[in-house]
Amino acid sequence: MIEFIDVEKTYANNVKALQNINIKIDKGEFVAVIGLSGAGKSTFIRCINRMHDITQGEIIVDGIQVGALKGEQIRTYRKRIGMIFQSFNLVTRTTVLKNVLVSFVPELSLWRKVTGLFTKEQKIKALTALDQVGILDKAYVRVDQLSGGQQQRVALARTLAQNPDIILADEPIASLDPVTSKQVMDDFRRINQDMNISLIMNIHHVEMALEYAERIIGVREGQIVYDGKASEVTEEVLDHIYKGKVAEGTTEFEGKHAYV
Ligand SMILES: Nc1ncnc2c1ncn2[C@@H]1O[C@H](COP(=O)(O)OP(=O)(O)OP(=O)(O)O)[C@@H](O)[C@H]1O
Repeated sequence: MIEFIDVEKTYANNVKALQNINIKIDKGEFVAVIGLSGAGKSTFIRCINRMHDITQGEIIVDGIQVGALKGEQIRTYRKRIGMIFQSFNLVTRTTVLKNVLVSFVPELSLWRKVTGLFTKEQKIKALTALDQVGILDKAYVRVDQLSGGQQQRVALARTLAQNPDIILADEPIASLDPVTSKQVMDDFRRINQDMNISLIMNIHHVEMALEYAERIIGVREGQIVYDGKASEVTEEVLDHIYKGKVAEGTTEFEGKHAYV
């Protein structure tokens, strides 16, 4: 379980990106985080794996106090959390398989690092991950010969090879066309359901968020202004998330427990 307790994040330039964040996300949930540009979505998900440090409150993941982790502990913790980016973050001039094997580099002994040799077990894990996202046949193809959707699948396979408990996805379909976006979202859904991996996705495409996620977290000006089932999101809720300003000390929405 991921728990935010009174979390606040203020950047060095004094921008308060998150405030009063109190939330719990259970194991195996598929959560989409939506809101205007600059609302704090990326900051929210990046605090979970310590890409950003919070400035107040606590984040607890499966009993681990994330803010208290140091050095090696952070690296061990991050192995359980996959991260998918809009830009795929792949080495495009090498093969798909090598890109997936990169996820094992921190685990290699020094001589294997120097020689670039992976174990048989690691190769099997990497190939299995490629199979799970349907691109096993591309294992020996150079990444720059793949489409955007296929490249995002390589990134997803690289994350799966890590055997994560949680996947954080920061705008994973923002640079894909609508058809490919759907295919990648289908992959995410299958992985979430079949492997019981928690999925927290920051996404601008509202219809996709509503179609694929079970739960929607709406962020506005660094605060959670909606937290509820995707099936219960109405036009009014979207207006609340996307329009106007949050008046200090108010919630604007009354009477519905799903609204914060
Ligand atoms: N490294 C940083 N240093 C200072 N301010 C930052 C930094 N990163 C983000 N911010 C600010 O924090 C606020 C929240 O940014 P964040 O990137 O979390 O929003 P977002 O909802 O993900 O936006 P987008 O949809 O455009 O990616 C914004 O005002 C942004 O300018």
